[in-house]
Amino acid sequence: MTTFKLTHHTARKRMVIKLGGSTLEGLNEEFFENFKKLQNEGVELIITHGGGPAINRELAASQVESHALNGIRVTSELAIDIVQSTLIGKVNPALVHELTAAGIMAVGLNGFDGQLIAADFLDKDIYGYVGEIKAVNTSLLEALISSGLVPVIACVGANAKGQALNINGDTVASEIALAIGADSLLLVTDVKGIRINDEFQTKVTPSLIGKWIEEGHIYGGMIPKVQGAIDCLNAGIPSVQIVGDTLVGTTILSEELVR
Ligand SMILES: Nc1ncnc2c1ncn2[C@@H]1O[C@H](COP(=O)(O)OP(=O)(O)O)[C@@H](O)[C@H]1O
Ligand SMILES: CC(=O)N[C@@H](CCC(=O)OP(=O)(O)O)C(=O)O
Repeated sequence: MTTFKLTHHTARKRMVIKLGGSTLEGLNEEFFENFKKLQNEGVELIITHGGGPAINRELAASQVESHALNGIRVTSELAIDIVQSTLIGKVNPALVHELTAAGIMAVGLNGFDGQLIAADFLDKDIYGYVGEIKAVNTSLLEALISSGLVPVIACVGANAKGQALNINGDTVASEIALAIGADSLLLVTDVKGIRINDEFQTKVTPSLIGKWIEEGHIYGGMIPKVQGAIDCLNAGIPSVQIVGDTLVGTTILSEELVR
């Protein structure tokens, strides 16, 4: 297995990093200092995050049921209020605090701020209050980045009527990477990349991923990650990785780049 080196990314200019809810609560100071190093090396950072476990806890505390379908939370009218308040009110400020403590000028945002993530219902009958992204306000992100600020984005979208919509964090990360023209997308989660038959994969292609989903080797929360990763790869983003908190993991490459 090859190890992911931070220096590998220093030539890259603009990087979208998604911190999964699964790993967020266990990240230490050293992890966040990596971001400061990257910024010092001239990398423009955009951070997005999820918060699945925190949402699960809050839903359970309020005895609100929810379940997942292909890694997407089916979100009822009661659940969306809890998703919104947890991601925007709790998870996002806690992450902004950690980044600030590491010397990063982090600015917390969600889809409502400056119409950052304009969304509409994905399919209300199937998923309830889950959003599909219609537009990303990239000029807001550009303005922040050019001032040396790091946007930290909670995965809540807003529709034209001001209804909050729940959007999977991996989907938000990949759509923002596409909209902003990122040079790399890094999805940080609680596993060291894609594992097949107990073996972590270093390099994989979209066709292998398709086969593994069909065979059930890739399931649940890994599905929106690989889908977002493939969308970014297909759109020409040169570096797309799914990694653990040591930043070691799986690189997703186009077919011709893998022997
Ligand atoms: N092939 C696979 N390799 C690794 N993890 C997988 C795979 N298929 C499904 N998973 C699951 O995906 C999880 C990561 O997704 P998720 O829990 O949604 O994390 P996050 O909160 O970081 O988005 C892993 O912990 C694992 O349970
Ligand atoms: C629609 C949908 O699935 N939304 C996710 C948003 C949070 C998220 O993506 O958190 P992770 O990073 O832990 O996966 C949810 O409700 O769990």
